[in-house]
Amino acid sequence: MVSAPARYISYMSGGVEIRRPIREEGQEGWVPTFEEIPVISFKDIDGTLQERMKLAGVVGRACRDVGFFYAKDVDLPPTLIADTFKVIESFFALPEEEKMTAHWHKSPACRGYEPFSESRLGTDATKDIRESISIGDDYLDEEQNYRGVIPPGTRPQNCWPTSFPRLREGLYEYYRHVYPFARKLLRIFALALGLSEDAFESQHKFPITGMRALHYPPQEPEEDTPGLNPHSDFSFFTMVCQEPDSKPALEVLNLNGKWISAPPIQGAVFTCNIGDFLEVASNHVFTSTVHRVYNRSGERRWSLPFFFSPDPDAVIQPLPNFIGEEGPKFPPMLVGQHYVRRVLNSRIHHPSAKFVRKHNIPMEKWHYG
Ligand SMILES: O=C(O)CCC(=O)C(=O)O
Ligand SMILES: [Fe+2]
Repeated sequence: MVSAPARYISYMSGGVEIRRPIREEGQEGWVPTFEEIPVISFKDIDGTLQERMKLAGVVGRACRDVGFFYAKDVDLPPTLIADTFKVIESFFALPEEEKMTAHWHKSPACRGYEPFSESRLGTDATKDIRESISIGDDYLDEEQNYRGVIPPGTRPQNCWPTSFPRLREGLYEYYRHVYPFARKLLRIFALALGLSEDAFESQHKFPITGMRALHYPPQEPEEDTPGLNPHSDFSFFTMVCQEPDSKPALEVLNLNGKWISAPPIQGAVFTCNIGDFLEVASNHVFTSTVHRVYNRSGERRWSLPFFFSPDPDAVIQPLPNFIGEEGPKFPPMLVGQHYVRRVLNSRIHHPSAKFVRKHNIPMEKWHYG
């Protein structure tokens, strides 16, 4: 037996720093774990209950063993992805002052354009090497008010560039097709956990959604700072669309502390992963797996994660079905509050973050919206 590992990987999860040992095969504590990301066909997502149960079985295995899977055979218009990335690339190619018209400090929810070096998701003082523009649930955007109901107290959240309407059109075209798929996936996750198909519906009436278009310029191979620091997602689940022709950059941490590459795969439109809220609801039956981005390909990279989280006022806690003798592994979480903590703690220069610091407002009093 080789001696205990000397190296560790650290990352943020649920607002706390986690350290994980890196173990080589043969070392004490080494466990069998995944070495690749499963690829799953979703051709039967609208099939019979029997077909959906079968699909859920495959999805469940991936969520238990890996926390990540590729979704292929997703029914989307043929040019949707190419058109969406054309718009995203054109947005990031705009002069800085035009992008800054959508600056994220203007949005109470930290939505909008985040220039290079203004955010950090990790544990150290280094800056992430990327720029991004985020939008999310905002029922005041007419494109999202498809139910004709605006939840009481809703304030505008999104922040659009003033001189590039194509971004809004393009992202909403994407949202219009991807949101319904996310809702179907929510039902598959319920089946995969042996619950009734609608088990999660009541906590996702007005889900917190987020789309973040990301641009990672190439980084030097010897550059230590990742494009996106190791993290788990504070979502129920996430569907990342990696630009189809882009080079490998996304990496997923396995149980032995080894980074497994998750490159874009032909025909698999989404790289999906479980987020913290679903990990909690399943009492860690499903794993919210840590991942990071290192763009050492020498080429620019664009990606578009779609985050799907429960209603801000939902309380997520381990469901009775999954509480064994060990009891619940997590305390209950008020979704909006957890979400705001994760967002503001990693965006210390946002006016809302400065405000709560200046006025010493305790985290218990921070709220979503
Ligand atoms: O860019 C990617 O492929 C992943 C992005 C991601 O993990 C995130 O934004 O949470
Ligand atoms: Fe992520």
